[in-house]
Amino acid sequence: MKKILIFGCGAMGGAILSGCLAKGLWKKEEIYVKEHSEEASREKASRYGVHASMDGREAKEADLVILAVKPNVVPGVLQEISRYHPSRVLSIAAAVTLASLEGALPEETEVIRVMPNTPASVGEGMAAIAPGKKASPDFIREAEEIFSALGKEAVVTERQLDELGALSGAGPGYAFVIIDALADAGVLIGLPRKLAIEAAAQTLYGAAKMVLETGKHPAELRDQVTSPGGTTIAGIHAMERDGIRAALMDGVKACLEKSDAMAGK
Ligand SMILES: NC(=O)C1=CN([C@@H]2O[C@H](COP(=O)(O)OP(=O)(O)OC[C@H]3O[C@@H](n4cnc5c(N)ncnc54)[C@H](OP(=O)(O)O)[C@@H]3O)[C@@H](O)[C@H]2O)C=CC1
Ligand SMILES: O=C(O)[C@@H]1CCC=N1
Repeated sequence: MKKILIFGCGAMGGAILSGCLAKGLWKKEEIYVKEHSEEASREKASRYGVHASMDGREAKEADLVILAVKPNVVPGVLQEISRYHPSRVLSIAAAVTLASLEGALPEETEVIRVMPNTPASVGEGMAAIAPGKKASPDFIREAEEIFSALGKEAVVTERQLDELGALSGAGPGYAFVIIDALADAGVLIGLPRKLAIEAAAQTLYGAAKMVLETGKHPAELRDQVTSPGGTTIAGIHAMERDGIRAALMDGVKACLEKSDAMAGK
């Protein structure tokens, strides 16, 4: 039987855990969760029906240790687990570099960084995987197996992982703002809130599915909606005038700049 120890079972750690359990990739009895206190570990363990780790000692025999705590908590956790010489560590912490993870862990520990996103909890995640210097092909395969079960994944360079962090890692945040704003627009023009939210979400979901399934450029698909002199182009014109593209580009760039600053770059 495998043994997997997860440090931090919050928004993202919980999304990975629930996604892997739902897909049948992991069995509940294989999983240990460790939070900042024994009480919190017990509470999270009972919420997901898995084991609670009291002091992280499972890191010694665990096949995999997942770090899903906030970036500022990572150094303390690395110190906690180093003494157990974990064989494989997978960190999802933003802006915590492979060099700093490898530098704080024993020589023989294999390390991989992953930048997932919360839609992993519903099997529609996007994850970037950047292997460390000592990550074996088998560990990379294992990471790909986990994150392909939770949506899409790509093995990339560490720089691309940071860049994807600003696009797809933080992306659900942008998408929820857009859905909320579209729903507000619906309410503004007279629709009931519930119907407006459903219509906004389903429309973005359907449009995203068309991009992925047809392989067509989004501009070509947009052209299919914009009749000459029609209503959609009038809407797009107003949005372009208000800087919708520049706002999204500035947002992604600001996110990467923040991540670089956090990493001391
Ligand atoms: N949320 C997201 O969309 C994404 C997050 N990430 C990365 O995932 C990591 C976790 O983020 P997120 O899930 O949002 O954060 P959360 O705060 O939701 O989850 C972190 C969890 O870790 C717990 N915790 C705090 N201190 C310790 C400790 N010393 N040992 C063990 N557990 C501890 C927290 O408990 P408590 O709340 O009680 O402090 C909480 O349950 C971050 O590094 C982030 O960069 C990456 C991609 C996407
Ligand atoms: O906001 C954050 O720092 C994390 C990283 C990517 C998504 N959430």
